[in-house]
Amino acid sequence: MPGAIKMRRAEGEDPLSLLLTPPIDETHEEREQRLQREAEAVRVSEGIDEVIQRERDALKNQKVLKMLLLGQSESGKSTTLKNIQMIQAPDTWHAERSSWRVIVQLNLVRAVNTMLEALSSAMADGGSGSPTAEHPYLPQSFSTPQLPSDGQDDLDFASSTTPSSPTLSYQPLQFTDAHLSLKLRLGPLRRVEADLKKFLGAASEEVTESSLQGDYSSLAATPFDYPGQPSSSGKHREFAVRSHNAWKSTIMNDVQHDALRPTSPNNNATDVISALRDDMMALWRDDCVLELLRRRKIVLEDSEEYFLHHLPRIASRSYEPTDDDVIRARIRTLGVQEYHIPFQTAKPSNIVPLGTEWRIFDVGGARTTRHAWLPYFDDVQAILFLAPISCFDEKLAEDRRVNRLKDSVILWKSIVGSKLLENCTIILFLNKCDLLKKKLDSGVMVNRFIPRYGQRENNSYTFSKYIKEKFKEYMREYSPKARQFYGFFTSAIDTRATATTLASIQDSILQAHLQEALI
Ligand SMILES: Nc1nc2c(ncn2[C@@H]2O[C@H](COP(=O)(O)OP(=O)(O)OP(=O)(O)O)[C@@H](O)[C@H]2O)c(=O)[nH]1
Ligand SMILES: [Mg+2]
Repeated sequence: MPGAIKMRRAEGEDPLSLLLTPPIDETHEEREQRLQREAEAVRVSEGIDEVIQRERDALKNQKVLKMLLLGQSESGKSTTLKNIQMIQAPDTWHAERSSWRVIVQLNLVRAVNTMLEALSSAMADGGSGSPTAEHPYLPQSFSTPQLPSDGQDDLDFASSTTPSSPTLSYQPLQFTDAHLSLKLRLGPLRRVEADLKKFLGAASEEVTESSLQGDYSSLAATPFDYPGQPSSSGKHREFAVRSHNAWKSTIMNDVQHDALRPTSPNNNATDVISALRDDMMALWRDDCVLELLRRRKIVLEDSEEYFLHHLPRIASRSYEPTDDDVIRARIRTLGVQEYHIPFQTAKPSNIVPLGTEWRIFDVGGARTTRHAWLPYFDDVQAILFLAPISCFDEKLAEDRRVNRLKDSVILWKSIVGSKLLENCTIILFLNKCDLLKKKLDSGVMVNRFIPRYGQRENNSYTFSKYIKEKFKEYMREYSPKARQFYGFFTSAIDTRATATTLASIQDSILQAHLQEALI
């Protein structure tokens, strides 16, 4: 038959090779035509490859790595984000540094006012200084109502009815006229705190049980629990805010117009704070006041202590925040904040395409705001989960029935167990290791709060290893499919060590993830 292709046939030869094999009796002319056809096919195929490559390059150039920072309130999410900004976006970091002055001032004034309140009430009740006050950072034995049991947890936290310390009777504290005049002179700081809070907006107020007025219906333990309808017109429910920090824009705006507005709240605050510097120092160094705090078990936050320690430098008209001040400054995150940070590596990388950026979402961690996380779980590539390890003996500020470490465990199980997040790389930061060491070195016993910890050594090394193993087990047990466990011990205030940890995460885990995504 003319034109029929006669081919060699061999048993087991695959059909594609058969098709490409030239006929046995191919003429010279047929061969020329065939070669021309093949060359044309190669040309077309190479053209297609080129287009695909161009598209891939374009895609690579827009590559975005989406990462969520998750964890309970005050776990250190925003502090970790600050560490990332410091390394990856130093220009923005430096440009925004002075805007943190107001937050530092608020943190300082809040700490002084906490001491002043204690002093006022102790002076009013004759200086007894007995442990009467409720404070968010009281250890768990000073607790409010019990939660209904939510099942046996193998970490087995002690119930919040752990016996409290025996009631101690103290000698009354000897307050003098000097205390009275200190209290009066420092009175204007209450006004300064109120003004700064008004200026900074809702983020400057912590979510506490008293701010919820006992209404727990707006609280959700995990992002998958839909909170009930709050009784009082939904005012405690927080919504997702997909923007830059509102307070930052307010400050930047204020800074630009400061010269025109000598009465701006920040200028007033700076004036009052610098005028009262010596009195604040006298209060913070007063033995009687320190004893009062001890008796009332009022534990200032670590950052508040840091700012009090640096009071002479901060309470000055020319005060400019340092990097460490910014890292320590506390303002809670409202809703969900989105950041675009260019991806930088120490050495040129052929894995990470030029133009790649991090899209990082920093969320508010209080139980009032966790429902707002859910819409951000779509197509997320990495989650940095922050669990403060030092707070095994503390309660959530927004719900004093819940142990903080237990809350982190509940949250961790829900995140690693989510089908929606099954392809996501999850990295655990067991944070606040510095505070854990301080706490255990001061003699706080873990087994009082976690009875199953038993007679293991009461030191930070043994305890942190124990907790890391637990989180790893929960990941293994709850993940819908097998995934790698990445767990790190961190102290987010230690910027150098955190930089090393972040670099190792970026270089090993996320780059691998990105490479996979591009194949
Ligand atoms: N000592 C110590 N303090 C830390 C550490 N990490 C964070 N902090 C401090 O803890 C406070 C709370 O940290 P944030 O980063 O604001 O907490 P967050 O998780 O963003 O909290 P929300 O925005 O409320 O969800 C800040 O004052 C930080 O300086 C740490 O490892 N050690
Ligand atoms: Mg935050």
